Amino acid sequence: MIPLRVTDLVKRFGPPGTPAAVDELSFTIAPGSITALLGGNGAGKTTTISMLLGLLTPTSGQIEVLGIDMVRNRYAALPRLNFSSPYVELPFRLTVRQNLAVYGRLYNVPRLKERIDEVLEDLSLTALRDRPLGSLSAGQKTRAGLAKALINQPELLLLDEPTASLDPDTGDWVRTYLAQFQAKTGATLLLASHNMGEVERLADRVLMMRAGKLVDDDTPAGLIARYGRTTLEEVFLDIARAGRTEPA
Ligand SMILES: Nc1ncnc2c1ncn2[C@@H]1O[C@H](COP(=O)(O)OP(=O)(O)OP(=O)(O)O)[C@@H](O)[C@H]1O
Repeated sequence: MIPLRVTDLVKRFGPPGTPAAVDELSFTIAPGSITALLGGNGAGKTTTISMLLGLLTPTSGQIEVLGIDMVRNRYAALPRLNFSSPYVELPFRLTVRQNLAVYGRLYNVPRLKERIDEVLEDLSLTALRDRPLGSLSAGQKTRAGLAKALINQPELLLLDEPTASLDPDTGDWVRTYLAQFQAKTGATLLLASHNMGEVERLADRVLMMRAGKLVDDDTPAGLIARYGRTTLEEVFLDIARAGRTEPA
């Protein structure tokens, strides 16, 4: 089953005629792949992910998640996906364990107590389980956010900037964890990132966006070879600058 298929997706925040934040976007993601959604500030990554999660209604176009029409029937798809973003705060007065219990109930997770213990252990959070979320460091909060994202064992995991604001060591821990999680479960991952090293290491495919449109689509190595560069960062700059008129 195709985990994600996007067809002619458009999101326009202003009236008809204003530029679209996401403009005729189409792509399909293979099962068990790790795909990176890249683009400069304002390219449309977060708007795209918000539509994939059913948080924003598309102006037009189709989104199929695990074979389910996300626009018409998102409640059938939501239990099988999850997401994490450093920009979405979890309730900060609740402890780590209480947070996982709330989200676990929302997702109707079976054997919830055991599942919570499992993700706490997996993400090295057991010692922090009774601490209010608001008292955790940025790195610990990121791990708690990932625990929330994994509570329902999602088949499709969407990640917005999974290592933003983390020190290199914690960032590396999260990347290693995500790669192992994918290998162990066979889940499909889509991540938006500004960290090109992270994308080179984790992703087997890159979707490059600019001004709401898909402007390139290849493996990291394929992009580097095609642009005659040595790193993905250089390719990113080539693509971003090709369309630049002013900073977004
Ligand atoms: N709620 C909104 N109302 C109006 N315009 C919006 C809204 N959300 C996003 N936009 C606009 O849509 C465009 C795409 O924004 P989006 O946040 O999707 O980009 P992004 O690629 O995630 O950028 P960044 O890397 O800076 O997070 C931008 O021009 C932004 O100003």
